[in-house]
Amino acid sequence: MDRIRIVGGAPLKGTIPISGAKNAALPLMIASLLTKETLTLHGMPRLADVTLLGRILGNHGVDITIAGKRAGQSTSDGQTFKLTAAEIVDTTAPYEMVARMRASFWVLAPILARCGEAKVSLPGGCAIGTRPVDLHLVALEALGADIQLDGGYVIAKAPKGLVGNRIHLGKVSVGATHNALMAAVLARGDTEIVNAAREPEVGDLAACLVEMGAKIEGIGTSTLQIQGVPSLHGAEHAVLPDRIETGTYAMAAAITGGDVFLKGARADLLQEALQTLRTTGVEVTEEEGGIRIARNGHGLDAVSVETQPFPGFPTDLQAQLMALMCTARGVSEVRETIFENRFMHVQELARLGARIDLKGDTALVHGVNGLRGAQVMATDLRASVSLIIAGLAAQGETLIGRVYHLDRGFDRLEEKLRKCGAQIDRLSG
Ligand SMILES: CC(=O)N[C@H]1[C@@H](OP(=O)(O)OP(=O)(O)OC[C@H]2O[C@@H](n3ccc(=O)[nH]c3=O)[C@H](O)[C@@H]2O)O[C@H](CO)[C@@H](O)[C@@H]1O
Ligand SMILES: C=C(OP(=O)(O)O)C(=O)O
Repeated sequence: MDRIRIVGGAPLKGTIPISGAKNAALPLMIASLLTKETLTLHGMPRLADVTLLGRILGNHGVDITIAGKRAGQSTSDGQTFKLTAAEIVDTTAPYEMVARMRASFWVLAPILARCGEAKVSLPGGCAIGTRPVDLHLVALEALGADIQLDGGYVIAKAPKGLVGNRIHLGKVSVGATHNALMAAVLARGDTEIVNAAREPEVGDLAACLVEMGAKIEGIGTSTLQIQGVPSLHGAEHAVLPDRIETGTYAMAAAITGGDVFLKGARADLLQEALQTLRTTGVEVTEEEGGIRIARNGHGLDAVSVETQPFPGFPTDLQAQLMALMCTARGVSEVRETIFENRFMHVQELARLGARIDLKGDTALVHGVNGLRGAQVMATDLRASVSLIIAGLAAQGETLIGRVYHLDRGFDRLEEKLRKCGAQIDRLSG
């Protein structure tokens, strides 16, 4: 199994291109199931999750071609995918595939909407909590689907088609909003989704659906109004830049006392996280075409943060912020309100010399003077990258195991960091 080796201490300096967002790219790929015509997606990130979802969609009959690099393009421009679901040949998404990736569960709504039936295994994904799917099912039932659970599969049927209705989501859920939206666009009549997730990736999916002919009002708000249409058509759409990758490299630049330009990053997608960084004493400047992060000689101050749905501080940046706070002056309080088991990085950061006390959903991070390299293990996607951040600042060598978690969500991570002066490489085997 591959490991990553970092020799810490070098301040990151240079430019890091921000890739297309994993959490937008995945639902956008799934949206291709809603039409017979071709959906073209630009700026697709090179990620293991994208490859795996491509295989899953292939099983359902989606034909995917990936355009080669055009003259003048570099690898940082992302890839162009053309997805065509002329015919859905299989309405079942098997356990072996869906258990490996949370987002693959979202094929449920489009297959049901287009074929009148779907059988999808209960999902897997990062082990960060129990992650039920009750809200997804309530949403589809509200649109008239008959839902049964059997042998670990959700079996959904709507032989006469889905019918628009009011869907009230009891809790803010990104995935349930994706599923509800993809079902509603092809339902007969009007649907209102109340308490919809406002995450930018939901907005990106909605914008793409509109480009495909869907009628959606209220994009970016917590109430989405959808007027169902009989069919959707092909479209061309560019994936949103990854706000979690942006925040991650911002924290990496900050912990090393570096100066980095995050090219293509959009500050409006992560204002709360950028404000938190400013509170710690990091210089954050919105510039033409990206964001500059610098910490030239200034120490880091402790902060208190609580994760919240967008526009609050994202749970997907909680582990990275905790890594940054390990060397801040004072005690930081980090409260996780979205997932009940998203503190797996705490014991690994401790191996690097961090002092963190866990009390229920809150971690108290007591800043230390410095971290020291050690052997650590990645446990989930964002926890893994928090160890990279800590390793970049730690004295000596850090060896990170189980890096396949990182490959799910970070496009060419070592290359991007190495170009900014980090000593980082991958040890195979
Ligand atoms: C691929 C993708 O985009 N993943 C993101 C997505 O995950 P995902 O869509 O799985 O997360 P949700 O927004 O659905 O989860 C939010 C909370 O709602 C709960 N819940 C969710 C559904 C449900 O039916 N019942 C229920 O109780 C969850 O357990 C969790 O406590 O949003 C999360 C919250 O921003 C991010 O951390 C993940 O990176
Ligand atoms: C939790 C994440 O992914 P998933 O929902 O696919 O497990 C994530 O992207 O941080």
